[in-house]
Amino acid sequence: MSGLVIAMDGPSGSGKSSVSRGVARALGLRYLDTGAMYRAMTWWMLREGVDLTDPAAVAARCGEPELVAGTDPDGPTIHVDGIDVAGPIREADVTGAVSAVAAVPEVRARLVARQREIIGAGGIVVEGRDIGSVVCPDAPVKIYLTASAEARARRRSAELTGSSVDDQQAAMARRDALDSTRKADPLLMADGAIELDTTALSLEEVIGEVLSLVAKRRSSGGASGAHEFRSDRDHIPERT
Ligand SMILES: Nc1ncnc2c1ncn2[C@@H]1O[C@H](COP(=O)(O)OP(=O)(O)OP(=O)(O)O)[C@@H](O)[C@H]1O
Ligand SMILES: Nc1ccn([C@H]2C[C@H](O)[C@@H](COP(=O)(O)O)O2)c(=O)n1
Repeated sequence: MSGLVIAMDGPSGSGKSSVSRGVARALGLRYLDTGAMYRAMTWWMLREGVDLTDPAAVAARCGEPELVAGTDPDGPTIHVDGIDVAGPIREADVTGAVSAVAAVPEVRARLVARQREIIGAGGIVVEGRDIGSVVCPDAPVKIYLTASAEARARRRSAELTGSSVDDQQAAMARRDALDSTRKADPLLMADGAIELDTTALSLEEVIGEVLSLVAKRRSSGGASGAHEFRSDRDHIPERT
């Protein structure tokens, strides 16, 4: 299946998941949450009692869990060794530990290989931290989503009961610092990416911006080449 790849990167809480799912739905594309894969790996490491302060211990075990990520934007799923971990991977213990696991090169090598298998010939919106720079550097559409630290914390805090904006902002700043300064595939804006600051935009407005960007690329022929516009879903017309 050949098709479009849209790479969506950005810091925590910038709206990658919500925007990617909305764009995938609108264009009839699949959706891959690579952060969920790093979280699932972390969930497994915690369950196994692996010492996460020891990168060699993490590296030695990271080939063991079987991760399966579903790509339906209406209901993305994530399983580890057949266990549905969609809920547990959002808990505070995993969120607090995931950056350490994601910094281990062997973990990244395994998950990037798996992500590329899932992406296959395309027809997908992929979100994470290194999609435009490492996982799919030839993606024809690369977006780098940002929003002010305060806006991101406010949005996240509205989603979670009992979490203050200040606490969220501090936790996000810590995670972003770890994700941006690690040696292996740090969070950065990829070459050719378009930065979209969503601080003053609603979710619907951001989705609209991305869709018009994709349409512009499409009409200018910028999405041709390795990844053509063809969806794996029936209702999207192929490019003529
Ligand atoms: N433009 C927007 N305006 C208002 N709220 C938004 C906007 N974009 C996203 N949100 C809300 O902000 C919260 C965080 O968004 P989302 O989970 O999509 O971010 P993310 O970048 O995927 O985060 P993470 O990297 O932590 O997984 C969600 O509650 C989402 O509904
Ligand atoms: N491509 C990716 C995706 C995610 N990570 C790391 C960095 C995050 O702190 C963590 C969880 O991601 P989230 O669910 O918050 O999007 O996973 C990464 O290193 N590379």
